[in-house]
Amino acid sequence: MSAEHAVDVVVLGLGAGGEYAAIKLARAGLVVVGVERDLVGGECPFWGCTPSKLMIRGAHVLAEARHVDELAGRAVVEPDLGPTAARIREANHDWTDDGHSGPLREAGVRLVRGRGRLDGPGRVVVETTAGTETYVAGRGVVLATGTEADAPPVPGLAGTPYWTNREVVHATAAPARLGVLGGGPIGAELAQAFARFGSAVTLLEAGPRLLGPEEPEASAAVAAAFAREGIDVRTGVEVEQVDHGGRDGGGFRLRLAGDPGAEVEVDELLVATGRRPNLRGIGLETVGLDPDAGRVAVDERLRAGERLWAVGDVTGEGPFTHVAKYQAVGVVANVLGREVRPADYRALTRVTFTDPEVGAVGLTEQQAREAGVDVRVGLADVPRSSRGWMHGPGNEGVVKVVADAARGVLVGGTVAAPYGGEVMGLLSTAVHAEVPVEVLRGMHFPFPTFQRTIEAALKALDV
Ligand SMILES: Cc1cc2nc3c(=O)[nH]c(=O)nc-3n(C[C@H](O)[C@H](O)[C@H](O)COP(=O)(O)OP(=O)(O)OC[C@H]3O[C@@H](n4cnc5c(N)ncnc54)[C@H](O)[C@@H]3O)c2cc1C
Ligand SMILES: NC(=O)c1ccc[n+]([C@@H]2O[C@H](COP(=O)([O-])OP(=O)(O)OC[C@H]3O[C@@H](n4cnc5c(N)ncnc54)[C@H](O)[C@@H]3O)[C@@H](O)[C@H]2O)c1
Repeated sequence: MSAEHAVDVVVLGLGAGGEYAAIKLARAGLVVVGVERDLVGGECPFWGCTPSKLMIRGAHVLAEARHVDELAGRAVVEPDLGPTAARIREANHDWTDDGHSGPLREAGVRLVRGRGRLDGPGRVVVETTAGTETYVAGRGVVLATGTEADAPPVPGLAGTPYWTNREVVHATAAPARLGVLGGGPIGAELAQAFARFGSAVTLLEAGPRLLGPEEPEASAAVAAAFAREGIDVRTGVEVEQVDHGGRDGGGFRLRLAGDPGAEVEVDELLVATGRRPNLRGIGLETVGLDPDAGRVAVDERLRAGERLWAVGDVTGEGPFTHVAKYQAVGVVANVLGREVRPADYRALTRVTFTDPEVGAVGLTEQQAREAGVDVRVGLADVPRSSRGWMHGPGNEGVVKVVADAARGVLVGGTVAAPYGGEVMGLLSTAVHAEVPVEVLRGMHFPFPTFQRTIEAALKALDV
């Protein structure tokens, strides 16, 4: 049996949520052990948000340069992923985590590298290269093990060298032909980025539209931009077989269901069909939780059980870095017994960094109807606004606000527009603070900003 170490808190998984919680708890004077099997910092800085947004930044510059001929003279655009690949490598120090593990240790966290699992309330067993270590946490365990890419069971796919978000961020050149399986945030963001870097992109989505959970009007605006940029988007498709000709033998062949089934040939294939939580084999059953539940349910104090808290993607409350950090703030306060507002997801924000950017807060129209809200919606097209017209090419977009007529407040809103994620901030405040629609309508909306499309959507609202 391994020796047992008594500590105050064990943080299992050091991604966006766990890293923050471990540092803050250690700085507050607690004895904290942080357990990480891979890179401290997790998915976001190394294989997620940061590299994808660096690609999108380069791609955006290319798209703007391509408008020069229409708007401002002549420009010859020769895309090269090289400088962006170098920025990604620089940002994450060649996929090493000193920039994260250093501050963690400085804060006083004891970093244990290995695979951890729960072993009853407050107990964590870690398999390290030096053997098995057991930690007994007096205050409790913070579970923050995140998610990993989940590939669908398409015949043939498993044996091929397809990319997930882990491989795509290492690309140093855009493939001539890229296939993208899945039209959620990862698939849509990276499909457009690679298309702008010169790849001929075919995106295959099983559902009826891109960005399925978002407002259909926003999906339509993104689809229009993708069509204009030459991205081949096919929705409602089922891939029934994938073959790969070997590295020298000419890429992937995807057979689509149908009569006769179409075939798509590409050089690289990015699979972005969703993620599965890292909950397998981590001992949930030892703390009375269902190991097959697919998420760890938490209450408004982020409590998941006896001496157990959970934060981040594993909670299923919103698979975003800002949600993991929001929850980590709550966990720190709760572990330390400090006053903190209960976790509140009414005004949850999310941004898909396509162009147009899709910024959204709170409920969509469909979610509001399902929740029994007395729904009214207001819509306004970005190209018909002054700023949208002035913007010219690349002005696809729409603003949609969702109101609860009974209370006279917004319960959701979406801005699909250039800088949509930033413009949406105004709606985020409105939903979060439940500002009456009448008060919003009386605001000053500066001319000629994209914000004025929000004013137009509010005017269109029958509240
Ligand atoms: C391509 C991509 C782009 C994204 N873009 C955005 C974006 O723009 N904005 C946004 O808000 N979100 C974005 N996300 C989502 C964001 O990355 C996640 O929501 C966030 O990383 C969740 O943080 P977390 O702490 O829950 O988990 P993670 O970051 O997944 O960290 C969990 C950690 O736990 C470790 N771990 C797992 N099991 C064990 C174990 N048994 N023992 C020890 N360690 C373990 C893992 O190695 C990992 O380091 C993106 C994700 C991807 C994949
Ligand atoms: N900007 C951001 O905040 C950002 C960016 C990227 C990812 N993320 C988060 O990371 C998570 C993972 O993103 P994701 O895009 O991989 O997952 P997702 O679950 O959001 O989307 C997956 C898409 O793949 C489709 N799909 C599933 N099986 C398929 C199949 N066999 N063939 C074709 N299509 C199929 C689904 O219908 C869905 O549209 C999301 O929850 C997302 O919110 C956030």
